[in-house]
Amino acid sequence: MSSCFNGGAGWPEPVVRVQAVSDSCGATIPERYVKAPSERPSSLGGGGGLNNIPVVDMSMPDGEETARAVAAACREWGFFQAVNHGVWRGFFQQPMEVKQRYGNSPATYEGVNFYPRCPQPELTLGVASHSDPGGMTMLLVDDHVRGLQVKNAGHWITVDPVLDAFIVNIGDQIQVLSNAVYKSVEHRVTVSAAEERLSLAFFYNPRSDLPLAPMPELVAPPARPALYPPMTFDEYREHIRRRGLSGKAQLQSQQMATAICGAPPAATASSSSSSSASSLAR
Ligand SMILES: O=C(O)CCC(=O)C(=O)O
Ligand SMILES: [Fe+2]
Repeated sequence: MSSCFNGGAGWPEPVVRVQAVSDSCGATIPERYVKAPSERPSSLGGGGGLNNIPVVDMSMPDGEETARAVAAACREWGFFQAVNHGVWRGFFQQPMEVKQRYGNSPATYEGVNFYPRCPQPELTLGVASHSDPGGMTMLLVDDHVRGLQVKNAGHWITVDPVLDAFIVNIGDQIQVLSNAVYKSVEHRVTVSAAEERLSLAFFYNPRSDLPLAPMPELVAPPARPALYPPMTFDEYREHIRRRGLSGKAQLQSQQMATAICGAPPAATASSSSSSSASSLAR
């Protein structure tokens, strides 16, 4: 039975991916993929009237207005959909050596997520709740299959993908750099009995050997103390990796917080119970 699954604690994410549920699995999914009731897709649904993350038009003539919209989205949601971004046009106009440099950059990591149809989507998740550990993620998703859910004010909001948009989200390292002004927000992926889904993720990560800490201009004690100690991305990933290899990756949540800082954060801005930079809060 378990041979229909190859989902494991996939690196680089401290998440469990259920991405190889083949149709041959029959009508039920293996026990180990059945989530606790509180983690199932139906939990915490139906946010107060909100039904999508912000959409930001990157082609607005007033660059300041665009910057304000992006900043507000990063503060309030940690997520936005960028439309009219011109990324491909700009990219393909670059000289070949620039394009190659992008492609070979160690700072980018590309991941393809495939979510097959699942016979019992209400019991499991394609990707368990997590925040992205790196700097920033850009996602390209199938615009007619939903699945990505973002936590906002304690509710799971299902993202309604806009055609040709990039879904952009803040990772833990930008939360650290911004001293938690910008949020690395929990998200997860549901699966469907009717449709398979594909997404392409580009992870933009910082250099892994330089200590990252809140930017000095965003630290002003006592009102705004530095919320995170300096830590390299390598060190940060090591904490996550060690936790993952303990075979409890699916129980990441509070345990991850404990693994990183010794105790669950007493009071963080979000109601997050998952791995995130908030777990580094002093
Ligand atoms: O497939 C998606 O929409 C999101 C995947 C994701 O969260 C990730 O790869 O980190
Ligand atoms: Fe993610």
